Amino acid sequence: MLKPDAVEKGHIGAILEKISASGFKIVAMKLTQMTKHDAQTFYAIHSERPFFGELVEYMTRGPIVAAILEKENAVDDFRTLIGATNPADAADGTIRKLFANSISENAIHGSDSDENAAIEGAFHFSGREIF
Ligand SMILES: Nc1ncnc2c1ncn2[C@@H]1O[C@H](COP(=O)(O)OP(=O)(O)OP(=O)(O)O)[C@@H](O)[C@H]1O
Repeated sequence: MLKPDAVEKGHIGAILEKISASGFKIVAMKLTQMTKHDAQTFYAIHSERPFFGELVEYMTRGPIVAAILEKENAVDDFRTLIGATNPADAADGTIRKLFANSISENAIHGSDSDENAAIEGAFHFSGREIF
């Protein structure tokens, strides 16, 4: 997902360019907005964390770009491409280093396992939207 801050700042094109240039194939993509229920469900693993309310507010405040990407070793390679959760710790050239401002508003999300990628893909897309 390209998160609301990245969309607000007009970074959709630049981020998708980096993703494509890094060898990822886009097999599904849409501009959409999460409801509070969507965000609470998507980030349920963080429901006890002190920043959960702030995270739900942030993720629902405007549109996001949801996408499913394909590549060999996609999960690890995408997490390398996006960089550390806190952009202050992200390596040079990573998407979060280039486009994120803070640990809470960090521009982009990547699934952390193949299993979660399948769950999160199904969260945003029906079968006929995946190519
Ligand atoms: N300490 C924090 N304060 C505020 N927001 C946070 C903090 N830690 C994480 N977040 C927010 O919650 C999201 C999920 O946290 P997580 O630890 O799963 O990071 P991540 O796996 O790098 O990010 P994501 O799951 O969005 O790809 C972060 O991307 C960020 O938006």
